[in-house]
Amino acid sequence: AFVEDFTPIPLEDTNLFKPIRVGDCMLRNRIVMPPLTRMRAHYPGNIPNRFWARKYYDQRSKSPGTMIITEGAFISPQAGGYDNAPGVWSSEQMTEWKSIFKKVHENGSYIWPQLWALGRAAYPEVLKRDGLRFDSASDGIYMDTEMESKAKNCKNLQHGLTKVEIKQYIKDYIHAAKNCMSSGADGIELHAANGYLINQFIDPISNKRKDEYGGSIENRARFILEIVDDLVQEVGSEHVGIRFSPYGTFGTMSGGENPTIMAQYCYIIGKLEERAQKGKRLAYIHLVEPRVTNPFLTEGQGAYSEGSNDFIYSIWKGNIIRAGNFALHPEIVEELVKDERTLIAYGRYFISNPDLVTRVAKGLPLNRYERDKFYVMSEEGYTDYPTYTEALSLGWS
Ligand SMILES: COC(=O)/C=C(\C#N)c1ccc(F)cc1
Repeated sequence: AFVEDFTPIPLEDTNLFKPIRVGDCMLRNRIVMPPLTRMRAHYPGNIPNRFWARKYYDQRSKSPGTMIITEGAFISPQAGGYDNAPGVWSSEQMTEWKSIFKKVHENGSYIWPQLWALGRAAYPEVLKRDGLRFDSASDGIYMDTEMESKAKNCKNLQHGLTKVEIKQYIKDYIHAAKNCMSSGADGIELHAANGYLINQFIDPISNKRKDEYGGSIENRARFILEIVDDLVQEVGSEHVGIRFSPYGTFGTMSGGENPTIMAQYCYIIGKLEERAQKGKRLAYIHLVEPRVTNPFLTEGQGAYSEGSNDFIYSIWKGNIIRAGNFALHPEIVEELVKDERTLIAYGRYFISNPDLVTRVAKGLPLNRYERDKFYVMSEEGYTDYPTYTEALSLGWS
């Protein structure tokens, strides 16, 4: 069925359909498919789904010159902790990713894997089963009481990383990025959002460290900036993007209620712009909008209305991807893309509309999504959403 009480607006005559260069990619539109976890990877091995994943990414990359960021992919077993999310550390995983990347390129589109490390959002019992630690920035500051009791029951207490372990994570990010680039990816996105490991170092709510990785704005930025510097050294700044959710509360992050949290993001983004002005400009900075503080909430719920990401434009002078319930707000998109370096990510409605690019261009009705099929091991709710013409022939209205 189509989304009701929603008036689409054709955006094909706006900047949204003006070409833009991101890294080495000549995009023909500024619509981006953002990282969308779908929990369909094979266990064991965290291998992208051999039967469905290539079809899923093929369907969503048909409009040539479109940028796709993959679902989050673990950089190593220690960075994981969800059995049905994929990784990018092993040759079996990269075999599947190579066929996905090849298909997206055949469609004339581009694909950027998102490098993911869970930290305290992982399932401690899953890590325990595999002889792995339950990591975060600090000991014992659990995401919630449920996670705390799970960690205690399985005797895998949350562990604040040592400096040696921090260096190992940085090596794992490099290994993962090299795997992706040598497998044909167009670049990689560093996941620093949504309450996962890097976010756990950035946010004072989860980082109570007493060493040089905690205790001040500069120190909490150290981990992400060390990863960025080593990644840029290894794969080139034009092949690195980064995602932040400054207002996010998902994973028990501070969000906008903490009056000093924007100072933290100003500092990090300022240091990225300093690097950019010395010739190491990242391909883009990707931001989750305050309209979405928790991706599990339905559109309109949980928005933080007291702030915006606009301040970032006065610091960062490169490309900015903005994500957060834009499909239902074409009038806002029309305004935002008047800025020449803005791209718009459409998440949940790219799940349910394989031909989203065409629908946004023409102002066509959108397929509703089925949230209860977002994270299940089924082809239903993954590759079976119809294009607009297919929907009409199915009698959808
Ligand atoms: C991959 O990047 C993410 O931020 C992933 C999630 C979020 N938010 C996510 C979504 C659904 C799940 F079941 C687990 C994580």
